[in-house]
Amino acid sequence: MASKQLKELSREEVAQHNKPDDLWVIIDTKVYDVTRFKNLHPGGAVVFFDEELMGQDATETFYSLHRHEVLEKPQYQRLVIGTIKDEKPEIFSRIPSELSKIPYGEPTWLTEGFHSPFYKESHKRLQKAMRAFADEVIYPDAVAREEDGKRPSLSVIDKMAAMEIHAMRMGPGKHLKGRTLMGGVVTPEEFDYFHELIVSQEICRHGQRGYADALNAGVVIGLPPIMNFGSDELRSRIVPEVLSGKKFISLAISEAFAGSDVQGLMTSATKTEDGKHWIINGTKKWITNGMFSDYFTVGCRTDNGFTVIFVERGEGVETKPIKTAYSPTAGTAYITFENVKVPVENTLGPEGSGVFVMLSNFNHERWMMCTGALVTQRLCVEECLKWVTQRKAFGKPLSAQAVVRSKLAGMIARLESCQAWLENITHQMCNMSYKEQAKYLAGPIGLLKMQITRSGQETARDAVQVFGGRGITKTGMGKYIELYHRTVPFDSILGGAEDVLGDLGVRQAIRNMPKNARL
Ligand code: HEM
Repeated sequence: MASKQLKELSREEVAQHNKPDDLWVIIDTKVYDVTRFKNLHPGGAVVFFDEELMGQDATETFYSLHRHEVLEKPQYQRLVIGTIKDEKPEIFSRIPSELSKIPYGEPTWLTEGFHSPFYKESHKRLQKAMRAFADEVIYPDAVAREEDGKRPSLSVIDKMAAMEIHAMRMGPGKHLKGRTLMGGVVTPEEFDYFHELIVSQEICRHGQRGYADALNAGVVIGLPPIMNFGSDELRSRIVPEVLSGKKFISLAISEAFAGSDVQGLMTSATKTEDGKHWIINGTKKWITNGMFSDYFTVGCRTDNGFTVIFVERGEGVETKPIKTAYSPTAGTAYITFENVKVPVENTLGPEGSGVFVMLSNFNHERWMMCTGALVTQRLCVEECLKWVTQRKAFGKPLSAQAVVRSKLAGMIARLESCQAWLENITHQMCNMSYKEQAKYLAGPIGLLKMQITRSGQETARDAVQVFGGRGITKTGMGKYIELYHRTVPFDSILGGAEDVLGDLGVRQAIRNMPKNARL
């Protein structure tokens, strides 16, 4: 485009090109010669043969049928032959690195004129740097990999490692010591859960749900047991490899037999006669990133209960892909362990204490899932707000219909109340010790996750109604809505099903009821 000299044309000149064999249209002050393109047009040639379109301004018609990104594609940019004299393009879509100007497109702390008690200058710096990085490095890979189903490009993983993003996703702590975070915009000492929330939301903002999990979700849930319960040897070898993006790990607990019911797990680990090794036999199902993991944090039945053991990919370990509703990019695997021999030093925590090892990370894992689930919900609301203002029906924008506005009212209210609750809980995490978090926050985080995913599913359903057929179509105007609606159940299942998590919250509340309280 840059090398092409564009003519400056008047609207009268463009109007001369109003026949099927000489056909120009104006879209947002740019003039497109569609004479030859019309026969290749995915919407058909016939749609152009309208007197009100040929040689005329087609901006409004175009935007009621296409996403702006269509015009950004090089093959369509080539159709531009000129611009309208003394007029400037006004329409934009997503501007890389910038904040969204759509109301509710950003949380209030990033919205002009609003305030928040939680975010400081280092949070703002990190958000800015993360947005630029995610738009430039992650976003294009997310779209391409969600589509072709391949694992995330290693170049992306490497660039994330250079910025210490893998390390930041593990939350605040001593693993950050000495690292330069995001080029130095935040120090390891000041890094808190709000910084982590920002990292997590910015890398999921592309809305490609399978890719969001593909991008090392396995590390976030699979590495903590090693960091917290592994031997010095394991920790010093595995943690640097994984946080530098050279190796991949996943958490392997759930099974076809037992879902996440750890008491019912069938995978067994028995000791060799000399007591030096475990022999592991069994299967695991729905293991995120399992297809490309080098390491597995495996829940096993042992003589004295449930034990978590670190296993390296090798003899006897086999991974097979599971087809799920989202893209194979996430590497969701069915794993078989057949006489897999591992040293007893790979035991994570004391034997038989597997439930404690797992529980110790559940809060962080679920909180992290809340952050991602909410940012994609926000994208869904943003898409709806754009659609209802640009799409006309019965001569008026969809937003003129009270029923449509009522759906948006519900979406916005749900989204913002979940965000406020998430920030409240994040604030508690920043001010509680790990032990206090375990004591006070398991219930509230369970309830929050239930609320976010219920809200997300309701919003996805309403969004499909607002988008109509486009909400169930994989390409075109409603493609994010289709993807969101198809994949929002992942949020409601991973890390604990909605009802289970809600129940956890209520049970904790009942336990804490004062014995002498009466109506
Ligand atoms: C430079 C101008 C245009 C380009 C590059 C273009 C390109 C495309 C593309 C790529 C699609 C496939 C769907 C998508 O990805 O969104 C499409 C569909 C379509 N286009 Fe165009 N188009 C242009 C102008 C127009 C105009 C002026 C009309 C006016 C009636 C039109 C009507 C349609 C229709 C009806 C569809 C099918 C939409 C659907 O399935 O929902 N196009 N166009």
